[in-house]
Amino acid sequence: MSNRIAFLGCGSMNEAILGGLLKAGTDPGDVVATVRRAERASELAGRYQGITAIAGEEEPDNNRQAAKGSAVVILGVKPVGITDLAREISPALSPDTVVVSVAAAVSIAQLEAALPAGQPVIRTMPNTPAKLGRGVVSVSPGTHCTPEQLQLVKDILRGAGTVVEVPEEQVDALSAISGSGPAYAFYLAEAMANAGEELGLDRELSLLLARETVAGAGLMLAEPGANPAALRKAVTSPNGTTERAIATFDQQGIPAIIAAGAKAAADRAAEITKQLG
Ligand SMILES: NC(=O)C1=CN([C@@H]2O[C@H](COP(=O)(O)OP(=O)(O)OC[C@H]3O[C@@H](n4cnc5c(N)ncnc54)[C@H](OP(=O)(O)O)[C@@H]3O)[C@@H](O)[C@H]2O)C=CC1
Ligand SMILES: O=C(O)[C@@H]1CCC=N1
Repeated sequence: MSNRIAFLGCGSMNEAILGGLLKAGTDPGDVVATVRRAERASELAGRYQGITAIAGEEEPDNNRQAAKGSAVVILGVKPVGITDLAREISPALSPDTVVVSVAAAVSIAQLEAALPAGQPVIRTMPNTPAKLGRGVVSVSPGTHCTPEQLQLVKDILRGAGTVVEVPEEQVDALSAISGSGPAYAFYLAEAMANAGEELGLDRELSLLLARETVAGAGLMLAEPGANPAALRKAVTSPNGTTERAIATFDQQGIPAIIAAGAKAAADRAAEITKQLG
């Protein structure tokens, strides 16, 4: 079996994983990516020298070509297209090719039903900081995935960040925290930039302050043993300014609002799973 990894559907998420793996030392010659548009394929080939990127509008057989002979294929299209893609590549898969899906809401059972009987499957839930090797990626093995195949994929995905193994029943909850979570952090940065403007700062300065502050705080959280509550307390002088801000957030129900948002994300995943049948 080759070392080849095929990224089938290489948009925001699969590109982030691809970027993280290359940064961690994966040989670009072992990477093939497929997309629909030729323009997107050229963009990827230009950005990641040495990979192969194949556009469906130029080579309609691109997904099967990429899947053939790959040790691992990572399905990265939208949830609604995942099982069609799985069926499309089925004739090109060897029995020990591990099929990894990054899709929200597509169950292992749905994936396995679309693939040849006995095909090893791993359902994952990554997030976009994978691009910097700072993502979180969950793995949940399917029925036919051996411990060695799971280990192989975990070793590969470690290039994208922290790998956690979870039972499939927990994926929707995990996705509501780490899968969608980068968007929540960016949303906070957007809100902070707007708040600075309302306080009279000019737009550019306020955006710079918000970006660097959220990024700097993120780096502190990334230190071993970091505790968010302790880090917050270290900024909050008794009877000072931060204390007033946090009290206002609490009074306005921000923690409950965040919990409600996360629950809505998890509920939406369950809803999509049902819709996909
Ligand atoms: N974005 C995120 O933060 C996260 C996303 N996910 C999951 O990742 C998956 C992809 O999402 P995302 O990356 O945001 O979506 P994007 O729309 O950014 O990427 C989808 C990519 O798939 C390509 N594509 C579509 N159909 C085909 C096909 N039949 N054959 C080959 N390529 C195809 C598109 O090509 P083209 O560009 O040419 O149109 C595009 O590059 C989803 O299932 C989502 O649930 C999971 C965790 C986080
Ligand atoms: O928004 C979505 O559906 C995907 C899954 C998690 C992050 N993005």
